[in-house]
Amino acid sequence: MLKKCLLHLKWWVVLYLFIGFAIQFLSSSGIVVFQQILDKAVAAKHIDEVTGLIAVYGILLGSTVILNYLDEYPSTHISNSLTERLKIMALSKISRIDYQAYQDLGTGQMIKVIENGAIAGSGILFSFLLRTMHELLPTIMFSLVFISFYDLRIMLVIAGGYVVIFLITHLLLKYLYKMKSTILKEQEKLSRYSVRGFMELVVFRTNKRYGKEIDKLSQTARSIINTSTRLKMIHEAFFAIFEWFITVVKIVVLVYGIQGALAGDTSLGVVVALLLFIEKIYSPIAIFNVLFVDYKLNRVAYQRLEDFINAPEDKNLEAGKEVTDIQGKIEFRKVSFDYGKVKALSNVSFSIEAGTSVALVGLSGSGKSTMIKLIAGLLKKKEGQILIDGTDIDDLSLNSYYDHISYLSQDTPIFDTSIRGNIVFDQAISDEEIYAVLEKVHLKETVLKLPGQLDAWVGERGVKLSGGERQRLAFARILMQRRNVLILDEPVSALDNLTEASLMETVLNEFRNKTVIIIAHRLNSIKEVDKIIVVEKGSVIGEGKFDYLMDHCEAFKELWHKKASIEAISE
Ligand SMILES: Nc1ncnc2c1ncn2[C@@H]1O[C@H](COP(=O)(O)OP(=O)(O)OP(=O)(O)O)[C@@H](O)[C@H]1O
Repeated sequence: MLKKCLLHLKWWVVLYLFIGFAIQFLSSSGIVVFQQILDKAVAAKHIDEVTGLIAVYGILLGSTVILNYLDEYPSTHISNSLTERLKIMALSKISRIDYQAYQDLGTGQMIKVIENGAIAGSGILFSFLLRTMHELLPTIMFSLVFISFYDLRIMLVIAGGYVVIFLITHLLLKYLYKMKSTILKEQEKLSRYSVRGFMELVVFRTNKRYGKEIDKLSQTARSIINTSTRLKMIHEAFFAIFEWFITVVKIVVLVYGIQGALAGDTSLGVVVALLLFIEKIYSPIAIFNVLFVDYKLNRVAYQRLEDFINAPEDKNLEAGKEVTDIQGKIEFRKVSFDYGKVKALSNVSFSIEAGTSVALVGLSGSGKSTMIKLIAGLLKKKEGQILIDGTDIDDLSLNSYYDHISYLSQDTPIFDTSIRGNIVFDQAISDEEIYAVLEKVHLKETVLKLPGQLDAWVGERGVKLSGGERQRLAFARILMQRRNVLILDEPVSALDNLTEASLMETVLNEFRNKTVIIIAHRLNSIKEVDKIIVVEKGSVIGEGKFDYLMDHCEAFKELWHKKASIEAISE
């Protein structure tokens, strides 16, 4: 994935590295010219003898300043692009991910994994790999080469010292790594506590939980602060040791340099140049250590993003037979399905004729939604066959199938956009047509009163609407779509009985001669459907018209009486 990102930005990367090498070459050359100016100036009789060199020195410094400024362009572009690109890759993964794998992940965790992983991925590529190649490598390389021109032994001592420091860092990294992973876990805990505190205001306020929640948060925060401080101190100790080592080298160079200059073996300019090069080489080596440790720790967070990106995909979305038209005959043949160890359906067979309406009824947890999700192609059967107009659903391209079905899931599918966007997405459809549909779902008057009307924002998952308004808005979408197959998973649970009855009548009228599959807990609302399928513990135990089932299916009769008495109480 990181490779793909790099390839996508290859010309920016080339430019960035080129500028990095150019800056370091110019600035190292600047030190050499400076040394020559110093040495010539000592022996010179007139300033004219060094003005040429001073001009070159000025040009070198000036060019470095300009390049440093220009460098910001590719650097900002690359670092921002990497994080955003990784997030876009993650979203595009969601568009293909296997639905069951998606359910297993959980939204909160997924968002954290993507956010942390994108930042870590950008850290690995930009802050470590590219920055090392752009800044540190050329600085260390040019400094060592230029130092070796002056004195090979000093270059070897610094290079050797660095290798030792690097090895020690590497050994201690395991210890640091443990501390860092503790911090990460504690941070995740902190984030979990604070997110639930922000989201569950009603539960926590009415149960007076905020005091305890804040205590937990404070404890976790204290632990993070303590561990982070210890980690920082240990990490910084490496640099203190290295700085000591460099200081000793500088003193030795100064003592021997002055002695050499006095004896005429070297010049003061060379001593100054050496000290500048030693200073110049110190910071990139120190920075490299920080980046190396960060890189190692970033890999943990990035690996979690990579695992998410490698999660199984729904291969049927694109591959398979194109569905150009659909009649709407649906058949289950000995279908079984389980959620891991939870067996949800076993050996289920039934058929739904094209153009008929069917209701799935049964107690909570009996397997109705699982059947619906199998028909919608979200879940994949483990055994048996699901035929859509005679073709196995696994042989169909789901994206083309979705052009012909409308599906309302149990959790009303309203999303964070306007009323209009929730009904037509971004299709250009006239206000009159939208209002006509809103009238059918008894929502026109409500929308006309909203500030912004059709363009009123409904909030996350439609929080600015009542539960019933959300469900009616979702109905408006399916009425607008007018597809040949309509799948409704408990679409009316939040509606009062009168609205529910009127809405179901509208739907059954509008979708006459189309295939309609409904799950409804209030049995009153599905009395008029062509067929009722009774589900119990993952099996079909009866099917037929309402009156037939009341006479022949004991379980249905029982269900009807139980629900009727509950509905009577709730009315
Ligand atoms: N994602 C899941 N992971 C594990 N088990 C699940 C999952 N979804 C559903 N189940 C289990 O599968 C069984 C059937 O669930 P399903 O949602 O199909 O029932 P249902 O008849 O639609 O129930 P309800 O009327 O309450 O919506 C239940 O035992 C449920 O706990």
